[in-house]
Amino acid sequence: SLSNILTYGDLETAEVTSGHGLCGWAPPDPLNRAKPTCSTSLLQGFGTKPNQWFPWTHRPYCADTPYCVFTNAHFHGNQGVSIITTPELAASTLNKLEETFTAPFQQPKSSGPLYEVVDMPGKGKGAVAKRKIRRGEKFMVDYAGLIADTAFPGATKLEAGKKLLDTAVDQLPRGQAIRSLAKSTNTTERVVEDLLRTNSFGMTLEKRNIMALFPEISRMNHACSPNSFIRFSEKTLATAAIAFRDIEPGEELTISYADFGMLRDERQDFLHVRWGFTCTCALCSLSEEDAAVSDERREKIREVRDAVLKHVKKSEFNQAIKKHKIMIDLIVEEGMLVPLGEYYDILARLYDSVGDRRNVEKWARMAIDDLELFGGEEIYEQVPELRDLLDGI
Ligand SMILES: C[S@@+](CC[C@H](N)C(=O)[O-])C[C@H]1O[C@@H](n2cnc3c(N)ncnc32)[C@H](O)[C@@H]1O
Repeated sequence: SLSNILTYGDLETAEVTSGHGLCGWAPPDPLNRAKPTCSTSLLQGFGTKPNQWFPWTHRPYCADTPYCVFTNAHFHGNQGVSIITTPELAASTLNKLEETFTAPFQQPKSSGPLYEVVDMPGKGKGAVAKRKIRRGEKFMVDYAGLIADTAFPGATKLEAGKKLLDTAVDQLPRGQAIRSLAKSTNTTERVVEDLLRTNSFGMTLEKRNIMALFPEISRMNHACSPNSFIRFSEKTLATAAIAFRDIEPGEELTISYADFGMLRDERQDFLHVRWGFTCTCALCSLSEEDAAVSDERREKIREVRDAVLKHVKKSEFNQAIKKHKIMIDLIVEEGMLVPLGEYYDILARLYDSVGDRRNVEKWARMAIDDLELFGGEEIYEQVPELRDLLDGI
């Protein structure tokens, strides 16, 4: 529906919701009946035999907290994944992940990585292009090694939290490689905790907020006007990095850690508090005057976005269309490198609401073309819906 679409991607964050308590590790039922509901006590017990905790390869470990570590060491060609979450949420997530865990592993066909990890003065390490990468090209695919409920650190005592984190990493075949992501300057005992704070990205899984660590993707540094973006797939637990524009050999590959649309001070505060560094990227280094122009434009984008939402709520679609077009122009002017297809998509649906078929066709086609360039249906769920919209004209 329109209200769903009008969340404008990264501008809004999903709410944390609780799971529905399905017992995900019941054996497959040939009659496909609903899976039994597990009582919490049963979930806490987990049994002692491996088949009682299948598809996890280790007995879930909870350190007397409401959170437990769930590890599947065979995930993605024995690279493994550990998930720290509540048993109820793990069970509901399993429906989606069972397929991922049982799918045969296929070695990706590629002529080697398109990038290399090198030292980046002032930023630790970073990834640079080894050859020209074209706009829309997917140059990195990486699978989550460690996933943790964002709520977990605040809801467990420090010692227990540390035990959960250490277990999560130690149970992974590539645990050592993951630990080595921690900065060499890091001498505190809380290596894994710091590792998660400074290397993980916020994602949503089953509508709840998670922190996910991707060993390769984690090497990409931040820029406020980046040349690439990342997309997480809940189905495969993989994150792909895609180029917003053509990238030359030797150029650093960057993504934005901050939400799209933040003003300069907000970005800098966020990067400082959440990630612990002072941003000196090109956009943050603009003169006061130029920075003010950029901030003003970004404020205007927010205003227009709010106006579009208000108009849609009141079913004033013609006004919403007018404002939405202004917003697209401002986004282009500000050089915000978003796949515009997402905005053309909304425009097509707004035109659909007023029955303007010619414009539905125009904008749906433009949306599909743009989204196809940036990964198509694999990345953008709305592509099939857009095709249906076109077919229905
Ligand atoms: C996800 S990691 C990126 C890879 C990291 N540079 C490394 O050596 O593994 C995030 C950390 O990299 C550093 N970093 C990323 N972008 C930066 C930037 N624009 N300026 C300075 N440091 C940055 C910060 O220390 C941050 O906490």
